[in-house]
Amino acid sequence: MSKILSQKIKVALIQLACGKPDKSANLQRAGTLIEKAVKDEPDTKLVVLPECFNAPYATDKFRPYAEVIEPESISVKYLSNIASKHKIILVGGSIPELDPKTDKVYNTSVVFNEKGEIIGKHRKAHLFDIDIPNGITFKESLSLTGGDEATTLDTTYGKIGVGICYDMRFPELAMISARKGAFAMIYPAAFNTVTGPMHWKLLARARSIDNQIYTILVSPARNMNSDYHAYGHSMVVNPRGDVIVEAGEGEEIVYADLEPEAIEQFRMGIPITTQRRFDIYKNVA
Ligand SMILES: NC(=O)CC(=O)C(=O)O
Repeated sequence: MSKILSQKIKVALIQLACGKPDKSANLQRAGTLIEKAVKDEPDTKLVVLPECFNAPYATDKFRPYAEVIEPESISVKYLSNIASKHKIILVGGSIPELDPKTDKVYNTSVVFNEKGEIIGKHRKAHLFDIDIPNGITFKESLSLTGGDEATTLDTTYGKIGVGICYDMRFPELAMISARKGAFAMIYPAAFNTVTGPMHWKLLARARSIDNQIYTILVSPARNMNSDYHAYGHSMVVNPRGDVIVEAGEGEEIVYADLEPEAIEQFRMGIPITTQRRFDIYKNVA
């Protein structure tokens, strides 16, 4: 059986104090913490940033901060240079993306290989439109368009699935990536102090248990002076559903080792990935 994760790798989760009005300050801070991560843990192979890390997370800010995803755009160039300098796979959180052909704005994660090349991008497919009385109201669809695809990407060590934040509430995306052979589902995300305590950890554990893969969530650090209070608690859940690392609420880098054996052994013990009954599920519209 070929391994879905070819070797043990270390991942660094950058729980960044971001979302400042100054885009270049957000980029610089991301760069500083990525440098720190690879200096402190030189065997780091995969680095993940949070959702909307280069801009404030607010519906009236997505369009003014949006940029076209192309090699020369400011955030893409910055992240590409860091990925190639440190020879890391970099899941570049997410940034507001302007599609020049349609003039639509997306919430998009750009992923780079060790040469700084873009290996793919994911446009947040499920927009965060919620209204919890006495809790939180947010409507991304006021200024964003949802992407149309599930995203599974090839890396040096195997496949990864990428979703963004609210996407994790929809198990289908993770299952599609897992069925294509992904060893991890990675979600740059920004839950908040209302929905985070309710569902953040449960959803991460559920996506891992559903698919017997690693689930990686990376949040911005909490800032009670901003309008949106990110939850924090970036985490990695293993294929058995255990949280193997969890950040607090402030700016922090946490690391985890992802191990092929953890996937293989757990799948052997409880072999749901080979026991599925697609003959029963196939007729659902
Ligand atoms: N911010 C999001 O996209 C999602 C979120 O906070 C939630 O689902 O809760």
